Amino acid sequence: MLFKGGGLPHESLALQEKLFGAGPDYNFMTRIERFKNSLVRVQHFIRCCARYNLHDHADKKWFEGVAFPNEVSVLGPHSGMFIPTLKEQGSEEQIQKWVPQAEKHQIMGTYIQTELGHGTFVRGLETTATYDPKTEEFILNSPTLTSIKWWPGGLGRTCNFGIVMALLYIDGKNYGMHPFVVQLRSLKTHEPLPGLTMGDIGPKFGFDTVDNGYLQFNHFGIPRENMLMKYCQVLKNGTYTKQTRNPKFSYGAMIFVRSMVVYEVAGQGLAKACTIAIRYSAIRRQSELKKSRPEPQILDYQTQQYKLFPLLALAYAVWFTGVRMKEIYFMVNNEIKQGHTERLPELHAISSGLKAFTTSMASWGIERCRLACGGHGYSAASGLPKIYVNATGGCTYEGENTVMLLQCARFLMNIYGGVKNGRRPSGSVNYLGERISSRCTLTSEFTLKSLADAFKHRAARMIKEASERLNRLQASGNDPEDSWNLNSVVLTKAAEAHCHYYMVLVFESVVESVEDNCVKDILRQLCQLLALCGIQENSGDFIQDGFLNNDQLELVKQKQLSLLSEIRPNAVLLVDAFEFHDVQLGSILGRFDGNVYENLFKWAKKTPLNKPEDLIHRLLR
Ligand SMILES: CCCCCCC/C=C/C(=O)SCCNC(=O)CCNC(=O)[C@H](O)C(C)(C)COP(=O)(O)OP(=O)(O)OC[C@H]1O[C@@H](n2cnc3c(N)ncnc32)[C@H](O)[C@@H]1OP(=O)(O)O
Ligand SMILES: Cc1cc2nc3c(=O)[nH]c(=O)nc-3n(C[C@H](O)[C@H](O)[C@H](O)COP(=O)(O)OP(=O)(O)OC[C@H]3O[C@@H](n4cnc5c(N)ncnc54)[C@H](O)[C@@H]3O)c2cc1C
Repeated sequence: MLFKGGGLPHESLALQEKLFGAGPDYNFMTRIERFKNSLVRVQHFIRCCARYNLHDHADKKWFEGVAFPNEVSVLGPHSGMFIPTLKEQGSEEQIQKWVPQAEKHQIMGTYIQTELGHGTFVRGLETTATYDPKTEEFILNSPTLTSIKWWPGGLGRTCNFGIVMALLYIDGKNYGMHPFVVQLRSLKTHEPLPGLTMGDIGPKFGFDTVDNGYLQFNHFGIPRENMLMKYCQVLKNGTYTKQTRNPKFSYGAMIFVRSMVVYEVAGQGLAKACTIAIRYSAIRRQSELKKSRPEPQILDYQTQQYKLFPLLALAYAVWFTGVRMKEIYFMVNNEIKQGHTERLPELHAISSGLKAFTTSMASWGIERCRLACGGHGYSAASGLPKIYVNATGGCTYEGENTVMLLQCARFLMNIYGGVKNGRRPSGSVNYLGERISSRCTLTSEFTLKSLADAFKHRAARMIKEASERLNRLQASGNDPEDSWNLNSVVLTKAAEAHCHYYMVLVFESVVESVEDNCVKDILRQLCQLLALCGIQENSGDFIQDGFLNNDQLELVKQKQLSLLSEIRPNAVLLVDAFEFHDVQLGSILGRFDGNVYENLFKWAKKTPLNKPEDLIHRLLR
C-alpha cells in the first residue's frame, strides 16, 4: 500500500501539504467558504487518485484523511452509501449501468431515507413510489410536509443522483420500503429536475463541508428500471416478484456504514484527540511540583495521567475493535451474497451496538481531551472542536445510539430466550450458552483472561436479569410493547455491557497475538487499564451480585493508579504510533515538532479579525 500509515514518498508529502495542508485556514472561513473549499479539495482528491493510480481501499482512506482532515466531504455519502447500495441491492444490469459512472464521479449520489418527520422509524417513512403500468414508471411523491426528505448528505447543492427509500405501491397495495435510483439534477445545467424542490437545510452543529439537504417530490416519474431489483422485481405489467423479500435486506446500507463508523469515526477521532492532548501535555509546563524546581510537564501530574491514559487505552481498544468490526462485516456480507443469511441478525446487532457504544465513548473522550488542554484546548487552533463536532455526529446519524442499543438488546433477548429453549448460541454471543460462574478469578496480577471473564460475567448477568425482568413485566399483565418500553433502560445497559465485554475481549486477543515482548507488555498495560477503569466506573455492576468485593475493588483502584506511572514513559510513543500526519491532525497543539507557542502566535496574528483595514474601533463610537 502506497500510503499505509503515512509512509508517503517525501515528494508526495510535500505535494499533499501543498494541495491540502498549506491551503487557506479552515478556521478562518465562513460556512459557505468551507463548503466551497471542500468541493475544490474533492476535485483535487479525485485527480490525485487518478494520478497516483490509487485503488487500494486503505490507501484511499489514508489519503482522504489528508485531504479532508476531521471532516466529511460529499464523497462520504457517495462512496460510503450510494455506491455500496447500488452494488448490494442492484441487479447485475443495474450495477453495470450505474456503478462505473459513479466510480468515475460522472454522477455523484447520496442516500436519501430520512424525512422531516421520521428518521429512526423507517417503517413510518411516508414518501411514496406508485407504479403506473401504462407509462411503466414509478411516480414518486411527498404526500405530506413531514414526508419531505431531510438530512441526506450532499442533497442540498451537490449530488445529481440519489438512492431514495420510498413505499412501493402497486394497484393500491403497499409493499413497504424499497430503494429507487433517482436522477435529481440535469447533468448539463445541474438545475433540479422539474417536479423536485430541493436545497440545503442550513447551518448545523458541525459538518460544515457537507450540504445536508431537503427534497420534496411533486408527482415525479422515474423509469420502472430504476427500482433496485436484486431481491425483488416489478414487471412491466405491475406484477411484484421476490426472491427473498426480507425487509432486512433493504437495510443493508445502514449496516455497512455502522460497521465502518466504529473505526473511521470513533477510533480515528479519539486517537487523534489523544495524540493532541498527550503531545501537548508533554510540551506544556505549568505550576510547581516541587519548591524551587522548574515547572514540570503537566503530563507528570497524576491527575493529568488519570484523565488521559484511560482514554489512550480506550483509543487503542476502539481502534482494534473497529478493525475487527470491518473484518466481520466483509466476512458476513460475503456469506449473505452466497445466500447464507444466518448471521445477518448477529451482524445487525453487533454493528448497531458497537456503533452506539464506541461513538458515545469517543465523544465523551474527545471532550475530556479538550478539557485536559486548558485554555488552548478551547481554541480552534487545538483542532479539538472540529474533531469533536465531526465525531459526535456519529451518535445520531446511521441510527440514533439509544435506538441502536435497543436493536442490539432485541437480538440478545432473542438469543437468551433461545438458550432457555435449548438452542446453542455462537459467535459474539456464545458466552450466553455458558453457565454463569459467580466465582471471581481476579487477583492482584489482573491477568487479561481474568479481566475479560469479569466483563463476561457482568454482561451475562445483566442480560439474564433484563430477560427475567421483561418476563416479570409481561407476567404482571403488561402487553409485550409496554413491557419492552418499561424495561428499555435496563435493556440498553445490558447491550452496553455486551459491547464492553466484546471490546475487552478483542483487545485481549490482539495483545495475545503480539510476538514482540516489549510491545506485548505495553499493550497489556493499556488493556489492563481499559478493563480496570471499566470496572471502577461501573463498580455497581460488578459488586451487585457479590462477584467483586470491596477488597478486590480496592485492589482495582490501586492497580489502576500504579499503571498510570508505568504507562507515563511510553505515553508519547504510544500516540506517535498512530502515525497521524500533522495535516491529518489539524492541530497546532499536537504538532509532531512540538513547536506550539511560536505557531500559535503566528496563527493568531493571521486571524481575519486582526486585519488592519477592518476599522473595528469605528463601531465602538
Ligand atoms: C464515515 C462515516 C460518514 C457518515 C456520514 C453520515 C451518513 C449518514 C447516513 C444516515 O444517517 S442514513 C439513515 C440512517 N437511518 C437509520 O439508521 C434509521 C434507524 N432505524 C432503523 O434502523 C430501524 O427503523 C429500526 C430502529 C432498527 C427498527 O426497524 P423496524 O421498525 O423495521 O423493525 P424492528 O421490528 O425493530 O425490526 C424488524 C426486524 O428487522 C431487523 N432489522 C432492523 N434493522 C435491520 C438492519 N439494518 N439490518 C438487518 N436487520 C435489521 C430487526 O432486528 C428485526 O429482526 P427480528 O428481531 O424480527 O428478527
Ligand atoms: C450529520 C448527519 C448526517 C446525516 N446524513 C444522513 C444521510 O445521508 N441520509 C439520511 O437518510 N439521513 C441522514 N441523517 C439522518 C439520521 O439518519 C437521523 O437523524 C437518525 O437516524 C436519527 O433519527 P431522528 O432524527 O428521527 O431522531 P429521533 O428518532 O427523532 O430521536 C430523537 C430522540 O427520540 C428517541 N427515540 C426515537 N425512537 C425511539 C425508540 N424506539 N425507543 C427509544 N427512544 C427512541 C431517540 O433515542 C432520541 O433520544 C443524518 C443525520 C445527521 C445528524
